[in-house]
Amino acid sequence: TTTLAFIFKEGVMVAADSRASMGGYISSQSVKKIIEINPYMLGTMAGGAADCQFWHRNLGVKCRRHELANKRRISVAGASKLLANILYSYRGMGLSVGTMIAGWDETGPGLYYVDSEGGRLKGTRFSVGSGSPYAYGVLDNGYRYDLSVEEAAELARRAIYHATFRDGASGGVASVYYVGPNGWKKLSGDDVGELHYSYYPVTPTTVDQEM
Ligand SMILES: C#CCCCC(=O)N[C@@H](Cc1ccccc1)C(=O)N[C@@H](CC(C)C)B(O)O
Repeated sequence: TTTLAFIFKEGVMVAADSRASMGGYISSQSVKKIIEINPYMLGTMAGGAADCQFWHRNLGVKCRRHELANKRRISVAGASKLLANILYSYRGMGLSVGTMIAGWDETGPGLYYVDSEGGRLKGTRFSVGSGSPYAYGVLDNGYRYDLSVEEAAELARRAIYHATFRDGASGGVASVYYVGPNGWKKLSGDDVGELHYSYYPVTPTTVDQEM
């Protein structure tokens, strides 16, 4: 898996691939790794497929209960704390979850990294999953706080693409979501095979040089 998210002038950009694997076997090319917790908050999934799906659904229920009890949406900090605490309570029992909680609340754009070892970090730029070293290479090189939404989406897309090119556990479709003051919006979902040819158009000379 390769997932990433970063805060910039216009809000938060979130992106992920869609591959599930079991050793060298590719068990799925169509996993939704970006979870829509509520219209203003997204969660990303990396690690154990079942663990991520189960605990993100559990988080969604907890967030909805919070809204009903408090008549207001839960903050990004609050949602990430709920997830971190429940994962910590299962520490040492073999869960494998590496996730980011991204959203827009009263404090503006928010981004947290949370994992099943009990880690919880507030930050402005993360990449999580087996392809994250490759994604960081592209992301850290292209990141600027004052990117436009289009430039930020393209940076996120490229970072996922290059990670799927080099990481065998990443692939399928590169999905990109933007979270702004009015909530999240899915910007794109491109098969990385097609993205490849948009970055490396085939020309007569390419044919000779293509590996
Ligand atoms: C048994 C088994 C594994 C079932 C599928 C399964 O969870 N694959 C995992 C990799 C993994 C993890 C832990 C034990 C083995 C295999 C996987 O593809 N994770 C991706 C994200 C999830 C949300 C799809 B990514 O992190 O690569």
